Amino acid sequence: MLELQSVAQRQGAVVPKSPWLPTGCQALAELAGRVLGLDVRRVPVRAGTSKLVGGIHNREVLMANRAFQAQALRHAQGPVLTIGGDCGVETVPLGFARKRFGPALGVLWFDAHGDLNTPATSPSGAYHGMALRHAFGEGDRDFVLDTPIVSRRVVLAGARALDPGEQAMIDRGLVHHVPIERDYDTSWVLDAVIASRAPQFYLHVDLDVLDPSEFPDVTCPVPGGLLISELVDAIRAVAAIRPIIGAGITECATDNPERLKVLVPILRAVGAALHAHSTALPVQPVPSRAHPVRQ
Ligand SMILES: NC(=[NH2+])NCCC[C@H](N)C(=O)O
Repeated sequence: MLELQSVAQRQGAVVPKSPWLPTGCQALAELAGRVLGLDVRRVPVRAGTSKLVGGIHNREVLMANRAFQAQALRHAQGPVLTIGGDCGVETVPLGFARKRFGPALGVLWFDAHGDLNTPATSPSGAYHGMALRHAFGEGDRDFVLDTPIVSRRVVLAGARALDPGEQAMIDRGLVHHVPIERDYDTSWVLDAVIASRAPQFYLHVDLDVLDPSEFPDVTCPVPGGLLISELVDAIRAVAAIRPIIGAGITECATDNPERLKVLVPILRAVGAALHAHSTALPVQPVPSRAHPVRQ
């Protein structure tokens, strides 16, 4: 059974719009609950801030939030849709998915940013810009996954604001980066998904992958993004060939219902992908090799 968890964390983002993330998270989670017919499980998060330690702002608060997330995920029976909050909420669910599905697990990361910094390369000390890198087991030892994601299984889609340290890792082949092509069609992302040879995927949608002309209400908007219809088409196309076993939607910085309404097609597409998985597979964990690859 698909489960919806909200993680209203803002301390992984340190920009003027960060204070909007908690209410944006709750509003988006409630909308997702209505659209998908699910109850929202509100994962507790700490409210305040804490010092910059070891190159990470609010490190102590983020550690506490990670423990709350781990506790909530331990009880989940099937796929989980995590609604953030900042992108920092993704490392823990990625770890659960990686443990359950094994080293072949793929990750499809839709984001204007790479989230590939370590505390040493981050220009800001904001953990949301480090969330994916820590899933590779690199960075702060209290945040890294002990069972890391395998690098050639990761597709980064739509990134267009990369820091020098992130670009260096992409150039070294840490992830398969597919930039946005203007004469868009879904083969854009499908080719990379197929090339990764991953039998199933965790799907990450940072809403800043969208063009600000369609959805500007994110903490770090970047021009030149995807149209909502393009993102929806890409999600559907991937879900048609590979099971989506878990997902996260992050960085929503508005609780205005009129502005959130445009995201309904994305919620439907992500929900449909996860529902298809939760009904196609048994509830109990099974070894990754036993999962069918839908071609
Ligand atoms: N998921 C995000 N919004 N990431 C923003 C990261 C911005 C910048 N690359 C940093 O590390 O500070």
